[in-house]
Amino acid sequence: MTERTGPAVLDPEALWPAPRATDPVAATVAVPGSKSVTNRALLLAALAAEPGWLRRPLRSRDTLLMADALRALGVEIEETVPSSSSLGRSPETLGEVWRVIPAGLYGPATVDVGNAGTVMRFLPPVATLADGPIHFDGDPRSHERPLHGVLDGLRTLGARIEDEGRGALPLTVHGSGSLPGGRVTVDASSSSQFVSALLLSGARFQQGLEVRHTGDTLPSVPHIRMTVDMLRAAGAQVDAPEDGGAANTWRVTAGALLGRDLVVEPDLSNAQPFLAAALLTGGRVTIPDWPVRTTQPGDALRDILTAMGGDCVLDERGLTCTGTGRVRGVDLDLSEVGELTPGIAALAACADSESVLRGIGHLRLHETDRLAALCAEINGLGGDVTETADGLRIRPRPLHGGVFHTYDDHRLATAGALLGLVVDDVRVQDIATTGKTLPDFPELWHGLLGAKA
Ligand SMILES: O=C(O)C1=C[C@@H](OP(=O)(O)O)[C@@H](O)[C@H](O)C1
Ligand SMILES: C=C(OP(=O)(O)O)C(=O)O
Repeated sequence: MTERTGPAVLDPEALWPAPRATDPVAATVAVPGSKSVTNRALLLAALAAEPGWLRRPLRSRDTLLMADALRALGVEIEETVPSSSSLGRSPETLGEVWRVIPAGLYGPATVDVGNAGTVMRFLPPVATLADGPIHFDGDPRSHERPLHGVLDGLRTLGARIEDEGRGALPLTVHGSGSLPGGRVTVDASSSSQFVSALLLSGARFQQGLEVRHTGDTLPSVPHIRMTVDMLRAAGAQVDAPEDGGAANTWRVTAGALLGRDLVVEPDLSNAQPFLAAALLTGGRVTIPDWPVRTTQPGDALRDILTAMGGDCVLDERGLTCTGTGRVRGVDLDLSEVGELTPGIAALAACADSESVLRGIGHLRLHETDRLAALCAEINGLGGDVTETADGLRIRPRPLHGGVFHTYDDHRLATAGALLGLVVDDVRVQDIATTGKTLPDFPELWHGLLGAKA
């Protein structure tokens, strides 16, 4: 068994010369595990009545923050890589295994949420179940990201939370070891994570939970389905709107959760830049282990990349996307798959016609204001991108080199790398910010370009 450490901290001002593709790419890229699945699995395992296992979890800033936070509350998490000799296969094939041993949750403790939406939103409900005060803080951006739905919801359900009226971080949850639970309404139009956060801990509330979303729009619905799916797999009884329940209403019955032995799927949203590279360069990229059935929103890439002129085939090898080098402009509602926007915007900037991306106003409150950042950075390379009320209008223009700033946003960084494939002299500032969900990105990207058919 080998202990592993987290990613190194690098210079945020450093400029990374994005490699230019001289030939069509032709590669198979094994993408690490899903951030959203890993962090839900860690949390559910920590709340279970027995130990559980995560196989091939994502090791990245967001997931290490989640693991460290749960450890701070008393949960034991053992990180191991199986030895190749005992199993006759390479550790790379088998991946890492994390064993989660639940324990009584207690404070005082301090949780660093970084800029991870899944940590800042999913953990305050867990903290209400701890005995003692749990203080939450994170990166400066975490103070600006909306949290009110979770905090107001928890207060209605019986929690005591001190946030000096900010409705945001930093804050302290005064856990009393249990929460009454019951019914609550939440406006989750700024983040689906409000609903997921309450549901994930809901089975451990004394009366369970009923949460009803009251806002006009609800982004990232597949991520709520992922929450429901994973809760059910952990033995929870959940009623959801898509199963004939009331609109915008979810119910979790109080009860114990089972420990699971779960293999984490590859992160399909992190597969996006590699697949998009096939479209841009007229090449071919295969992502192995693409799940046949999944709640990950990234599965929509099959349709999106097809609409943009690619050919996508899902078979026993995984998902293979082939491009012609010509990208088609699109008019798309991305509300269900908002996290794919930066990569789609980069593709659209190189398309043969205008694109309109809709339903993504909530991206102004993501890692950075993604709509403003994409306009500034693509336009800085000679592009023509404008913000609309709920998205972006992208008119393709000949692009030139320059610095692509990333604003501590992993998906801005991968969007810059994509443009660098077809534009000379693009330098991506702080490529290390990809460590939020994909610390190996620079190596994988160079591997993509160096691979032989
Ligand atoms: O629940 C999740 O794992 C996520 C939900 C989405 O958040 P929003 O609903 O805030 O967009 C998504 O963008 C984020 O990357 C991950
Ligand atoms: C929006 C994202 O992350 P978070 O979980 O921090 O909200 C994202 O990964 O694109």
